[in-house]
Amino acid sequence: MQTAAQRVEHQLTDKGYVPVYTTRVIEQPWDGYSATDHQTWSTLFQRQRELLVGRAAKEFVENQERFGMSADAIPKFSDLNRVLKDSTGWELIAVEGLLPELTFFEHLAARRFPVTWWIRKPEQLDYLSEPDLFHDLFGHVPLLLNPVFADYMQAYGAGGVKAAAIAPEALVNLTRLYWYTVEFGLINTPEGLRIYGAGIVSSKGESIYSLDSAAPNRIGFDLERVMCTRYRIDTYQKTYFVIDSYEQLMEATRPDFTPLYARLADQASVPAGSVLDSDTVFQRGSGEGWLNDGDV
Ligand SMILES: C[C@H](O)[C@H](O)[C@H]1CNc2nc(N)[nH]c(=O)c2N1
Ligand SMILES: N[C@@H](Cc1ccccc1)C(=O)O
Ligand SMILES: [Fe+2]
Repeated sequence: MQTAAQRVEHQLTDKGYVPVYTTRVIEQPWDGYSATDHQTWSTLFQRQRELLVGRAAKEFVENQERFGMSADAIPKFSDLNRVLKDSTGWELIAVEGLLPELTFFEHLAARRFPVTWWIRKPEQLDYLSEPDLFHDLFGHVPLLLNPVFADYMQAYGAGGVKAAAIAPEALVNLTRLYWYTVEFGLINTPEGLRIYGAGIVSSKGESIYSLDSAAPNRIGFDLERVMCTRYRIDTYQKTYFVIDSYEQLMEATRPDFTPLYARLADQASVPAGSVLDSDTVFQRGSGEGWLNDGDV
């Protein structure tokens, strides 16, 4: 198995040599996984499955089972792809790690989901700063079997290609949408508040914190507010946005964002503090859509 040092390539920029991941699509080197790699998958899979009972949206366990994912071994992308092909038509592709944004968007727009092929080391069970195979497969892939969510992901990719051609600020706004939905989203269900964000379901600590802690805000999904809310990459979120259904998410994001990007870029037309820290109470509106911790 390759080491982190071999995985990255370096590029000379005005900041000196900086690491960049290769954008190549590769074959998942399944035979190269060590016993330790499979054990890491197994440990994380069992731990999260136990923790997520009554916490994750029901699609997670249901769809992991449809995929035949289990604690036994790291799944083969080719097996998962057979299931995807017959349902929503998505395809998993193996990559080394984070892709340049535009490349990532182009894959999503073509219903291809990039999955990091390598898994974290045993000493990184609780935290690592970049996506690995466990995060991508356990966290993202189950919802690709949900037809509405699958369409949302594709629309997001197409929206990303469009935003990239508009302005860097448009891209920042759109990236926040991904962060607060696909990565850190919560959903109201008849059984109660549940997690659907991949960044949460793949994290032991945040699976508990996002639902059980009184500390974070849990706010009804509001597209404009999401686009104005900065996020944390180094700690648990201070704010989670709650959707009522994947259909709601799809409908709210269906309109052309071009006028919205223009309005948000026009500082004069938005209230002071329009770029919100995630713990800032939003001033617009009447507080409708707020969820108090007591409601959860
Ligand atoms: C859209 C998202 O905010 C982020 O910019 C992209 C960049 N490239 C990526 N590349 C991979 N492989 N996986 C990802 O989740 C992302 N996220
Ligand atoms: N409607 C968005 C595209 C999009 C859909 C879904 C999620 C994100 C973006 C646009 O016009 O840009
Ligand atoms: Fe992710």
